[in-house]
Amino acid sequence: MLKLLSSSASRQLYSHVASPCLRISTESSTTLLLQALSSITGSTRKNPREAGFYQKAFFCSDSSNDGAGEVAEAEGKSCEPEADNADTSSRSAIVPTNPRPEDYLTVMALPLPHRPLFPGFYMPIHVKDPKLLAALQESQKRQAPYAGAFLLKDEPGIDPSVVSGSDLEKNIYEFKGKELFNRLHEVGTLAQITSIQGEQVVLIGHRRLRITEMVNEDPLTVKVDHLKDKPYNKDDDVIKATSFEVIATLRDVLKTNSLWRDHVQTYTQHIGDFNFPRLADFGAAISGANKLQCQKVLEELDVYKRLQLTLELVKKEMEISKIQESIAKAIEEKISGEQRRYLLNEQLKAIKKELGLETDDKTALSVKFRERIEPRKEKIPAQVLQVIEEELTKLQLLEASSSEFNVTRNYLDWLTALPWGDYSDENFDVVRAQNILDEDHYGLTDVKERILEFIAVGKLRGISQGKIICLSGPPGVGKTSIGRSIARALNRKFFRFSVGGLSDVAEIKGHRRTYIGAMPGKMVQCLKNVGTANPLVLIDEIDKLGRGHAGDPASALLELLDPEQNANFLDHYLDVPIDLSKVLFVCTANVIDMIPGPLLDRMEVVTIAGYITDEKMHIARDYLEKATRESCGIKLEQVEVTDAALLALIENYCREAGVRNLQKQIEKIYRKIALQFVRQGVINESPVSKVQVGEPNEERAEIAETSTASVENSCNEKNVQNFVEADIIPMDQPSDQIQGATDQSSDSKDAKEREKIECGVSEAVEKVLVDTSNLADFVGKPVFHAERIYEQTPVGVVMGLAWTAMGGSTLYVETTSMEQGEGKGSLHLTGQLGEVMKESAQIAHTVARAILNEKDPENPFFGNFKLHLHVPGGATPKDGPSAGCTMITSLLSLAMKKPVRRDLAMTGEVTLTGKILPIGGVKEKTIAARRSQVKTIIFPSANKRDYDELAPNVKEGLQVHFVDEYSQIFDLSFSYDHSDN
Ligand SMILES: Nc1ncnc2c1ncn2[C@@H]1O[C@H](COP(=O)(O)OP(=O)(O)OP(=O)(O)O)[C@@H](O)[C@H]1O
Repeated sequence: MLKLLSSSASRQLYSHVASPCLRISTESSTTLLLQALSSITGSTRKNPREAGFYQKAFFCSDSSNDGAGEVAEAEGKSCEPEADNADTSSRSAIVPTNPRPEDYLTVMALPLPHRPLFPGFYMPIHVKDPKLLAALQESQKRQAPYAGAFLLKDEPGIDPSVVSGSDLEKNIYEFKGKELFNRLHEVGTLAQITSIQGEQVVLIGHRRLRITEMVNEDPLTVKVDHLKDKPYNKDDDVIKATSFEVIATLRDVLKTNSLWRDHVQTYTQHIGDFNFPRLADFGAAISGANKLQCQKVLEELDVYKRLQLTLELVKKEMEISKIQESIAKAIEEKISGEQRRYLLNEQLKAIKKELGLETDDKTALSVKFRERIEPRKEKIPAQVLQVIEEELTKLQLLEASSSEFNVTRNYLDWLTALPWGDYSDENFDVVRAQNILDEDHYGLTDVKERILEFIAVGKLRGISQGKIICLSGPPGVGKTSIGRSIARALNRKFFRFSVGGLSDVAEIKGHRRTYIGAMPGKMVQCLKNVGTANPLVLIDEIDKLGRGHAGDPASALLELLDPEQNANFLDHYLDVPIDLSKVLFVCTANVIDMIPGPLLDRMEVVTIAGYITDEKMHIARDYLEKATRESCGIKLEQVEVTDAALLALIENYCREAGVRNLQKQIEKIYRKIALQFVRQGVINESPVSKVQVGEPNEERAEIAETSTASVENSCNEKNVQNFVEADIIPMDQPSDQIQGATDQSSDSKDAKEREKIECGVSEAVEKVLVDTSNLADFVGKPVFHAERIYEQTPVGVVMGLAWTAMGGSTLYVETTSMEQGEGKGSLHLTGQLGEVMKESAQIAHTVARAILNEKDPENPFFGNFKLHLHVPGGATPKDGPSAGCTMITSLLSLAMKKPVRRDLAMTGEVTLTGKILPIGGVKEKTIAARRSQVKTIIFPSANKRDYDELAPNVKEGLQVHFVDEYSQIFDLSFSYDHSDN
């Protein structure tokens, strides 16, 4: 067969080459078509037909009817059935040993699930039926490798679009015999079996067939007719035009669809020339049309109609291709947008750099850091300078996007931002300092004195350093604010940080640079913040320093504060020594006992005990009220808080040692007044504003007078004075003077008035008087329950004095008997007493028994009575030995059924032998006693010195007794004139 094919092919080839006329005759429409498509695919073959003939002979076989038609066409003949016959007859001169394709009139029927097979196209199919597969192999062996390929009809009632391709393939071999026969489309293709590998059978379409009848059921074998295209005139303009339109459309689609380009390439290489029918088949086969549309093209034997059908399909393809292109373009644009941006940015950077407008990141940073250190290069320690230089070099070598680069940049940022050797000029003017301290704080003489001493030493030495001042005292006594004043007095920058609850050493000493997000410690942050190397640093709440889980913060603070060590303070992050010796540290604490020993040891403690009522009055009047008034935008003339009201506020609302609560209450009063003014302003606004703007002066004065009078009337009832701003219309000025006054200042005041009216605040406002009668309207009912719960202490009750972190306070010791019986004497304790206080109560019981024995031997009270001793304020834990003398007195009072002296309070630890030992917090206790209207206080003799040091105003009006033995207390408590009590 091959031999025959070759000879036939070569014969045809040579005939073409040899005969020039024949070559001229190749200028047919077929050649034009081929050239058009070849130009689309970019084929470089000069004469594709030459190669095409070899391949045509090989692939499509010279026995093809279509092939014959092509040859006929190529030779300029009309494609008539006769031509086919002529060709057949010409070939019949060679006697074939194997049957030619047109001889196959009975073929095995292969069902195609997806698409029909077009002549000239390959199609691999999977044959799952073993019997059919065996029959195909057998026919291949018998050198008769042909079968009929027919498209399978859709199952009636089932939407083909919802059946998946694999399902279709699976079902296809379930049909057998008649059933399969009925499901096949009548028109199919004679297919050459080119290879069988496993289940895969590769078919090449040859010519159209039509089934006529079924011959065998399994494998399905059918009789077929070979179909020929209807004769057509190849010079027909309409056919030509249609085919050119098909080609033009294909060309457009091919431009965008690379898959199609491959198809055309393969087709032109392997199948050869195009003619009109082939062009139609080709277009339909490569289009994405559905199987029925393709089958329609296959069934169409009228070439013109077939071309039309194909044109429809490729046009549709064209539309799809356009949509596909736009989708692809949109997605591409989206993706490339980012890239473009990046590219443009890079270009911009490069251009800027080229023009010298901008240096790259690294250079810019280096320049920035160098500029920072340049002015103080001499002041920066050599070691630090060296580190900076090393890091700057490192920065240049690092990749800008690396994490190491960022670490180095941050490090340099900190290192160069510190105020190396920059000091604020310290002021050692003692008088000025005194003025500033007095300006900010009332009283606190000890503290101020200590600070002035410190400044004086600094003046003499030329430098103030080396001391850590610790201000201790209850909350709200001004520890923090005095720290701020000291900074102002010394002209140092102020920085405050609280170490309350601080448990991480890294907060003080910084993190090592190796950690992600590492930061320097508070001290380095402080220096960067204040910008000078000699600030005043206030370390707040040092007594509440946390107990560290990662290192001991107290030790880290020690390194920070200790004048011996802090000249070379090493922060973990900076890793270069920093000189903190010029920093003045001031610490604050509520209870100094809680400060770690080594730290306390380095501090100079200045105690602020709290304020007595008198001091609070001054603070409230001269400082708190003033500050609050300003912060609320109220003028001095607009409000009057009477002394009585202030006193009531202090005594009934704010009895704690500090003044923070007092400040809050004053703020409350002023806020309420501010609201009242604004409301009033809104009400008065319209009439007043009308009068004030643009009215003649006389009229204005008149109206102002009238408004004054009317307000006055209403105010008499409300205990609120009417007030008109003095600079506009003084209240006490006679009406005839008003004219002159207003004339003089009319111009400047007009502007002022307008401004006020614009702000919505009326000129005429009422002066608010805050008195004891209306105090509750501003601050509510007193929330403070008096410490003094007995006007006159009953039998068994004595007032003691205690010290707490909140300041001093009075406390009662109460004793009562529960049960009586021979030898039943015992003591039951309540009131959340600590161990020391419980022991103290036991001691008191013993001492009281001894004293009673001595004073009244017949009295068996302590032996026979079961006693209950209680210290009220049961919710507050109490401890300490200083209530010893109070407990004894309470027990004896009950035993003797005699109340103690009126307005007496006492404090002191007692030994078993009745000796009185000293106690702490004399000032706080004295202040607390005064708050509770105590007249007589008993202190241990050892505390006399402390008491004598107290300011006279604290001691004022108090009768104080200092005792060594309990017997003295006994006399003071019980030997009094009954008429006095
Ligand atoms: N002697 C005083 N003269 C004027 N104002 C004072 C005086 N004592 C305290 N103050 C004011 O009281 C307010 C509270 O003071 P500050 O905050 O300093 O108290 P503190 O002792 O630091 O309290 P804490 O222990 O709770 O921190 C501040 O507004 C302060 O100005």
